[in-house]
Amino acid sequence: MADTTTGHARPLSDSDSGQPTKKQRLDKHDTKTTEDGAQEKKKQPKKISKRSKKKARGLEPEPYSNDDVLWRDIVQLLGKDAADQAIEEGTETDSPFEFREEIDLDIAAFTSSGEGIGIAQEPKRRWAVIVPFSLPGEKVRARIYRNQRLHSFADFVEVITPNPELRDNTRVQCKHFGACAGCQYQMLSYEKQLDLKRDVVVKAYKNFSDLPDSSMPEIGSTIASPLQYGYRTKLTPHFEAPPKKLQKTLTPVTGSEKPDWLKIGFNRIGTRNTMDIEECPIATSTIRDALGPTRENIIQNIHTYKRGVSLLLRDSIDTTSAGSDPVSELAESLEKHVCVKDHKATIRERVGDLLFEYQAGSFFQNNNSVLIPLTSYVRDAIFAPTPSATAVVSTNERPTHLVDAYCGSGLFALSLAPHFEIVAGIELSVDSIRFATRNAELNKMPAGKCTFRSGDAANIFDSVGEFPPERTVLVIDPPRKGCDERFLSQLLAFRAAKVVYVSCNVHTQARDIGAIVGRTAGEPDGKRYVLESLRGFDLFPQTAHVESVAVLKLV
Ligand SMILES: C[S@@+](CC[C@H](N)C(=O)[O-])C[C@H]1O[C@@H](n2cnc3c(N)ncnc32)[C@H](O)[C@@H]1O
Repeated sequence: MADTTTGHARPLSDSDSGQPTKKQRLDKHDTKTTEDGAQEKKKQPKKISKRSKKKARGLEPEPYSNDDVLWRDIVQLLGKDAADQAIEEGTETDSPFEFREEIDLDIAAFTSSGEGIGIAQEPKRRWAVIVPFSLPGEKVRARIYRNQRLHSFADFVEVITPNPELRDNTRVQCKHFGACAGCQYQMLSYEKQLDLKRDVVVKAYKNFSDLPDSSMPEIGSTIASPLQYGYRTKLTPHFEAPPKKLQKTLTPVTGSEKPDWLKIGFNRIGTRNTMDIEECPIATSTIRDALGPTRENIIQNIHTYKRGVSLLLRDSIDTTSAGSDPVSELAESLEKHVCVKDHKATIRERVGDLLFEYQAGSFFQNNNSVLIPLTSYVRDAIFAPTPSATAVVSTNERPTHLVDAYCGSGLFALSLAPHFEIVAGIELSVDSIRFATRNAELNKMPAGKCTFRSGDAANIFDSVGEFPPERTVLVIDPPRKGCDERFLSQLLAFRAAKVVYVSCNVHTQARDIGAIVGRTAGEPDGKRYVLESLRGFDLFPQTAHVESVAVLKLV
């Protein structure tokens, strides 16, 4: 796909020089560079008609979607009264800004996805503007590129007044930072990144759980990733096929000179355009070393591609170098790492004393360095003494049965298995279940102790009828959309003693936890789930993403 050279966020070092007139600025952004280098007139966005404004008024963001999360941030900043008034008057889509207009903006806060957000200096109405790579306390120049309901999105142009307490651009380790959509926080200290992630967890539960403050535990500080760079075990850069009009005439590229139209990398911030990425310092050294040769190979063979491709680069222990006993310390010291690109190949990863194998194209957590802190945290949350107890949980209360719903290739089931008598896992992916079963053998789990079945998570409750609920722990780690009603109602009927909910989307987690706590409040046996603890986990340093672990106890 051709990269537009106009208008989207640029590296922080690339500040504007001179002050073009508004006319010049608009002219500049009205053109885009085509594949053959010609300048072409760009379409102006359609003006929102009165009819679509009416429609837009009824158009609420999809609940718990990214748009919904952002909408709550906007309403919080503008004030509910101001938002309600604009909706009432029908002015919520009347942006004060033109497409590509440049404005100076004071940044007031962070959004939940890590951009700066400020209120435009507009006498007529309160209007929010969202600018990536800008920080609260800063004045920045920004260029509007999209107008939406009570807010606009703008490209970051430059910092006019920095916030030196937060910003230190010497921390930035990637030359693509400020343009690539991958990272948001490289200019911040790691402590600040962790604080921000805690704020996201707090806000998510406020906005989406419906739980009163009295039901909320103290939310601890976000647990850090041992590695803050060089941690990502998987990258998926993509590229487009040669443009149709060039396909017939393309000849093999000599050397490694890349045609201008070819971009191999990730999306440019705020767009669906691919930008060329030559380095990614958050990836492991194995993947970083493989990126250059992978790119060269594509460049030289690009004439053979008829379609765009999403590449896979995955860090794996080289199974040909591992010793015969895969779990011995000696084997670990002999391990070499390789970058695997075939989706069907088997990846091998070590988590403490355990080895996990899985298919390269299927799910596995992408930051190996944090997996011992994460699985240990879940273990400790399960076996923590109750607040009233003076000693550890007594033997006759100790959980004996573990259910791992959405188990993937068995990360939680097998890490926790030594502490339980029986373990059952369920997962939609047949391939992942095949590997979970194999991983139980690989790690010499006693025969029959761990069973895994493929299917919808809700089906697990059919096969654990023999598990005593009062001695059972349920670990849930669903995809971003969270749990569905069928799963939740069976969870509520089963009534496991503890539920540990690990989530890659704290907003849907907040909704589900709110539902579980709320719906057990009036149970006839008087028992209900309480939210015992809640804490963010940083699996993706330098980005705004946070995972979270919520622990429910039936009391
Ligand atoms: C966030 S991953 C967690 C996997 C595993 N717990 C781990 O940490 O490696 C979510 C998993 O849920 C699986 N999944 C998605 N929808 C499901 C469903 N309805 N029932 C069971 N598993 C599902 C996905 O295939 C994926 O492996």
